[in-house]
Amino acid sequence: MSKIKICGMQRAEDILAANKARPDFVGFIFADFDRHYITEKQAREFKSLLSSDIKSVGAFVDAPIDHVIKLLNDGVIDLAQLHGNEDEQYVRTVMEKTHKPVINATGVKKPEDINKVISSCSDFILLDAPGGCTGNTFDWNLIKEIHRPFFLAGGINVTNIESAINRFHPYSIDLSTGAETDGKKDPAKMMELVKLARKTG
Ligand SMILES: O=C(O)c1ccccc1NCC(=O)[C@H](O)[C@H](O)COP(=O)(O)O
Repeated sequence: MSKIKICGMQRAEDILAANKARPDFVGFIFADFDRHYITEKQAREFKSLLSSDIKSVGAFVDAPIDHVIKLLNDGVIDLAQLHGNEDEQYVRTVMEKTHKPVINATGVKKPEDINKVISSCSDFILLDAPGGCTGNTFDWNLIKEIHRPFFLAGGINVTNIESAINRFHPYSIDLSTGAETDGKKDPAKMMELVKLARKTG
């Protein structure tokens, strides 16, 4: 069964909505240029509110590696999602110093973008539309056989989540914009998306 991650938690009420909808993962964005950015203090508060059976994923874009390692080792996040140009040495160091799972993300415009991460030493790879949290899908025809667990992201919403799961059987769906109304997480959409993922997976 494909899991589901809802990214971009920004308010305590988003966490309470997640606790009701019960996705497998929620995402905290630590990229300070982004509208979903949250501080370490907020992330600590959100983690304390989050049900223990929902894992928290920290998304980073070329962050200082010590910050990623600290958040993992302090238990603020359970997995790290690397969305920038982090190289294999960076990925390996995070894994060795934390023994926590790492997701290596790539924005997909051409086949080479997938090739870039396909043999990464990370635990998971994540295929997304370039940029992150754009609400746009990328060309799914670029996905050929992938023999490792992967997250599928980019413009997934209530209209296409079922076809995404049926066509690719990803380890997990990952979405953000599709669970929002007017730029804020929408509890009804979160609930509906999780239901669709469970029904389809
Ligand atoms: O979510 C962000 O704002 C973000 C910013 C910078 C890098 C990555 C970011 N998000 C990564 C995610 O995991 C999103 O869920 C993914 O990009 C899909 O977003 P969407 O197309 O809005 O569903």
